[in-house]
Amino acid sequence: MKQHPVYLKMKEARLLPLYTATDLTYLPIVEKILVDHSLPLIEVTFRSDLAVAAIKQLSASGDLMVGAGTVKTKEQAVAAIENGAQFIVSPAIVPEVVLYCKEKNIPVFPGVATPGDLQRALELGLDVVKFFPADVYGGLKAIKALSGPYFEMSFVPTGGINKNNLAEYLSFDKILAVGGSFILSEDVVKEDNGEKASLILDELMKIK
Ligand SMILES: O=C(O)C(=O)C[C@H](O)[C@H](O)COP(=O)(O)O
Repeated sequence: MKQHPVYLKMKEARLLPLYTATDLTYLPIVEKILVDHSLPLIEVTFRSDLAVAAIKQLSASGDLMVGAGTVKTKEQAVAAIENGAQFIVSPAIVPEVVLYCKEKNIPVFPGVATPGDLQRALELGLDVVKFFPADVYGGLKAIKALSGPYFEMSFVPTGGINKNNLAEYLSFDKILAVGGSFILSEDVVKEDNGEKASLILDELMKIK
């Protein structure tokens, strides 16, 4: 996995915007903001009925690397990949999702929080996992402790990451990128057609 283009792009970007679409009309603004900030990747969550349509729309130009998040079933993974998703993120280890993605050579980042989870991830042949919910499960301190025995793993923490703690997370070399809704959200884009969202990203790009 660590040579896969998705991994390399995440390593370069260091920020993984997590986006839930309830209105597709904002997607061109979202795409423009990301491209303008040289942050050409996004995780679209299955937290709304528009996830597949949003993945398809955001993938169309080829300018963004689009992934699917909150993937809890193989059916969701199949629909996401068929519509352009290049990586899959789950809140937990869902074996049928992991096995399907591996078969398709699509990077998959299941959520882990404990040594037991990491052991299962290792046995499934994974070397990059999401750490979720990062703040509740001990934050950077927990990731450092888990990295002792699970030294082969890289982590993408999400859940409670924000502009004040992201630099601390990113300072640890086992952290590939941090993810979260704080990077770009529909609620903020809606406020003024993306101006505020763009300013938030200006600031985050300086911190990371
Ligand atoms: O939906 C998923 O698949 C998840 O894994 C959960 C998200 O990563 C976190 O809920 C993001 O948390 P916030 O950035 O604090 O909003």
